[in-house]
Amino acid sequence: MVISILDSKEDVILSLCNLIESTASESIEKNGVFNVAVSGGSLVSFLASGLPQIKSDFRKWKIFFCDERLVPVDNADNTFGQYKKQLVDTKEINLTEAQFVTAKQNTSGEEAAKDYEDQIKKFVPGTPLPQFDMLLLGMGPDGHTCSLFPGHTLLDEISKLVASISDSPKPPPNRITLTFPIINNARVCAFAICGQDKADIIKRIHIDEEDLPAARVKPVGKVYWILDKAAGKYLV
Ligand SMILES: O=C(O)[C@H](O)[C@@H](O)[C@H](O)[C@H](O)COP(=O)(O)O
Repeated sequence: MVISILDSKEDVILSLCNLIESTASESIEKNGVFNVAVSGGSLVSFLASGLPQIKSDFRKWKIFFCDERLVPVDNADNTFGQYKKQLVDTKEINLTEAQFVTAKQNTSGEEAAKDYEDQIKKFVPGTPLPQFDMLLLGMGPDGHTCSLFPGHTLLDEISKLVASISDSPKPPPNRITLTFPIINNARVCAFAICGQDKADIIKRIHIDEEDLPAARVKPVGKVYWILDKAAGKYLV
């Protein structure tokens, strides 16, 4: 585990995107592709501002979602819709919609989760489980990550790689999410966390060692916590 506490949000974005650049470069050199899964929330704007500054063959990226809200793509709550608006449509980097693996629309949560798991198994190599090159994660003030919330039964899901949730405490309620077996099979996991409102939960995880969902991200590879000093104030 590597924890970095940086002066500003801009420094967090720079550090995160430098890590993405190096991880993508290794993956593309080794396998010809970079299989990365992204989260929603503030990460979307972090990547929208940081990715145009890095050097990468974006055509070799295949982008999945750590979780996705089951609402129409044109709904502001849809994570793919936000990446399309902030990262694809701006044409600042050479990325197309087709490079995103999106959640099935107009179906049940269970069916969307099953379909997404099938897509991951189709595109992401690895035995016995698909292995993502990188997961880009956020964390809520309650310690959730992806759509894995404190106290939820999904925290103990071990057979499904993608599960549906219909009672997300963070709206909207209906989502699909990666589960810990596939999260913790990743080569690299990176959290980018900024702001005073995350300081308490960071302390609860890294000092008090509470068993919160984000604390359970312990991949076979490396995990990076990239914080600004507001979020990391209790760690310095
Ligand atoms: O789609 C989502 O809601 C995200 O995947 C979620 O897990 C997010 O990463 C956290 O809620 C942190 O969001 P913020 O960074 O916006 O606080």
